Amino acid sequence: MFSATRNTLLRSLQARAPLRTPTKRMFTQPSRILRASEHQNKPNQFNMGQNPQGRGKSRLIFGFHPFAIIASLSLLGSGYMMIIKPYLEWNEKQKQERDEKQAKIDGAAYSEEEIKQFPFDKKTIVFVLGGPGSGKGTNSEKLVDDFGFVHLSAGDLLRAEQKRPVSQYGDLIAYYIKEGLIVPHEITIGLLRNAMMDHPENDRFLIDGFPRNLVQAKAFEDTVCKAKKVLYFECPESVLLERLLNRGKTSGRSDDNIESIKKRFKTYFNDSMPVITEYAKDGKVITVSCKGTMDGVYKNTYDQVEQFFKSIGQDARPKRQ
Ligand SMILES: Nc1ncnc2c1ncn2[C@@H]1O[C@H](COP(=O)(O)OP(=O)(O)O)[C@@H](O)[C@H]1O
Ligand SMILES: O=c1ccn([C@@H]2O[C@H](COP(=O)(O)OP(=O)(O)O)[C@@H](O)[C@H]2O)c(=O)[nH]1
Repeated sequence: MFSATRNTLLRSLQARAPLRTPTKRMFTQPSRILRASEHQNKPNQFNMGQNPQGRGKSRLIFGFHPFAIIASLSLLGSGYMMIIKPYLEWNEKQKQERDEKQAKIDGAAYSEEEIKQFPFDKKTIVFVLGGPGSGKGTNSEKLVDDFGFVHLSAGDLLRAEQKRPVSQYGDLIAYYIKEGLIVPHEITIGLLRNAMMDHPENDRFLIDGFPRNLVQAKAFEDTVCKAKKVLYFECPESVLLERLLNRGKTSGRSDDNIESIKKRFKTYFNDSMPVITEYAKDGKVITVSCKGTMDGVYKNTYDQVEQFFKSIGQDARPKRQ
């Protein structure tokens, strides 16, 4: 739909373009331009300052006469009110419309009605938690292929939003990520909800790296739905540090450096661990050790997830959706 609109726009712009380019006539009629400049040398109400015959008068008006100053100021004021202010308002409105259109193009906006109608409760949501660098992303990607999940990484969604040129949250997200802090949950939950709604045909979602504190966990339950399970990658700090520094050599991420990593660890131990403890009380946590080869860790992950689907009476490996 958008490409059809864009083509129509392009066609109409191309049809108008010749009007804007200078015509041959403009370049071949110097006599007209000459006459206009001759005219400028004659004294008139606009060029008194440049004309020797008008100099004395000009000093009187613009140098000393208080009424002239008041009149000029009120002219300027009314000029602002009548021309510049409406122009600025119009320009701002155009910008807002462009932003809204861009948000829709990016699939970032659903109406309240569409959100209300979406069957979040019918979806199987598994949160994937664990320290930074514990293997959440690596194993989630593999689970997508084997179990037909949609993988939604909260960190990736935030980084994508940060880069979106018209996003109002770009600078804020960049700051929170670099400082290892947790971005206000309204933003992250909005992105996750939109991303789920972008896949209405899919029933299984892995939400990776979220929730990172108890407030986020409750807000998601209240405004979206409850997760069925939590897949937790248990990993000692020394292993996390080694893997993150290694990933930092190629990831290009603003937070895979020692200063940010220390801050992320602090946030993880203070704010994120209590979420895992809380879900464990409800018997929702599947724990997988991050130690071992990639294949070894995934084998354990696979077995546990298969077991979970069997326990809720679902076909573990549905045909690819
Ligand atoms: N079992 C493993 N052994 C060694 N390196 C691993 C293992 N699992 C993941 N990694 C590597 O560790 C780094 C962090 O993994 P990643 O999946 O990005 O973690 P997270 O998503 O939890 O931050 C990546 O460079 C990844 O290739
Ligand atoms: O729900 C979330 C998920 C991520 N982040 C931010 O994104 C960063 C990177 O998260 P990601 O899950 O991509 O990476 P990890 O730290 O697990 O390697 C975190 O440190 C937070 O600053 C956040 O604020 N809220």
